[in-house]
Amino acid sequence: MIKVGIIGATGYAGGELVRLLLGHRQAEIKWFGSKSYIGQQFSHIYQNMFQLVEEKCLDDNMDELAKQVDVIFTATPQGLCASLLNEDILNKVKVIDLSADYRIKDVETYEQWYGLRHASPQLIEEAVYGLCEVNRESIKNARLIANPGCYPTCSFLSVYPLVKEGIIQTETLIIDAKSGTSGAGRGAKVDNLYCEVNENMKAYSAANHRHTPEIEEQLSYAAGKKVVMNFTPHLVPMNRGILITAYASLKEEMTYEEMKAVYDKYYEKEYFVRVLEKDVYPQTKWVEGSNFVDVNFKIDTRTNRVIMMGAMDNLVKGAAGQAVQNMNLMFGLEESMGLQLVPMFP
Ligand SMILES: NC(=O)C1=CN([C@@H]2O[C@H](COP(=O)(O)OP(=O)(O)OC[C@H]3O[C@@H](n4cnc5c(N)ncnc54)[C@H](OP(=O)(O)O)[C@@H]3O)[C@@H](O)[C@H]2O)C=CC1
Ligand SMILES: CC(=O)N[C@@H](CCC(=O)OP(=O)(O)O)C(=O)O
Repeated sequence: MIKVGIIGATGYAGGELVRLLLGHRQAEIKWFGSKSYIGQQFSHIYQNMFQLVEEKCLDDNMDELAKQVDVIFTATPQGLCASLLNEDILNKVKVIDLSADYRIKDVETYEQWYGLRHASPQLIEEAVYGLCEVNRESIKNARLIANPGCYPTCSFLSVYPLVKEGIIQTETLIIDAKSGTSGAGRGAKVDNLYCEVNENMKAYSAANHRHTPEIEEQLSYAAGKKVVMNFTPHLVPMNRGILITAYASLKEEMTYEEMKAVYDKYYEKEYFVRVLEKDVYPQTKWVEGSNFVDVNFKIDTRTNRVIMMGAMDNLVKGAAGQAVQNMNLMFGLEESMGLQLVPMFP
């Protein structure tokens, strides 16, 4: 049994980790970390866990936690994991950080986009970007995982095959993204009040969303050259789900069959990435509650552009599910253990 500690178990991403790990036959949660609910019973905060979780919430004492568990998940605000983590802890325990603290290799870029001073920049280099479909082998041996962001996971996987194969002109790439409100976390914010979100849709953080450098960095590795693109997220009145629609010009004309073969080359063997059939476009409902990312594309011969699409549950493949997928790889388990979740519908 893998002993697990979660710092930030009372947030949306942490709560989803609890849900998934309770159904994982090789994992046992030993520490339910919180800031505001220390000493309170976890199931009093999330009553859906009534009679499923008896434990009380604990603090974020990583030194103590490292003595008691095999792996720590941090599902906490930006900067917290970096401020708690050090070499001694990493010598005792594996860490999977769901925040952005170790995702961006260039510390100045992180500090500029996040407006934070990085408290443990010496650990950034060793952190492995936990996108399992791309970095599977490095994840297996990692001590520290930077679990990818929700928008970056869906954006990247939707466009990756065409970027990697040099099929699109990356300087023309535009990624339009839409997210449900759970992406913003459980903390009270006016922007996320019912009356602000319900029956409403809006773009936000155009040209300056903090996921831009993360997506660009990963696409640059794939392209083998610097990628700069536009990324515009939107908030939509749903609880869960991310939908990506991306546009780019093709370098050369291509048929549907040729492009499908490229997507299949990368994803045919990937259980969690489903390339949909011709003219079937991804929908958030078709992946809700699951670790799947559904992708597809449409060639617009009139404009010589391709439209790339993806749908994913932000709390599962975009956060907790991907984190568990990483844990499975790090501990030599079947990659899909505890993650064979059938999407819920309607
Ligand atoms: N929501 C999403 O879809 C995704 C989130 N993430 C990332 O996961 C992380 C958590 O996000 P999310 O769950 O949405 O956020 P929430 O605001 O819902 O949860 C934050 C969690 O962190 C805890 N926390 C806050 N400050 C401290 C502290 N000083 N010490 C210990 N615990 C603390 C909170 O405890 P308490 O409840 O007691 O206040 C809570 O459990 C973020 O880094 C986010 O970027 C990544 C991908 C997707
Ligand atoms: C809808 C919404 O507000 N989404 C959040 C992103 C989700 C998130 O938690 O960020 P990470 O994936 O980097 O951890 C935002 O735009 O800031």
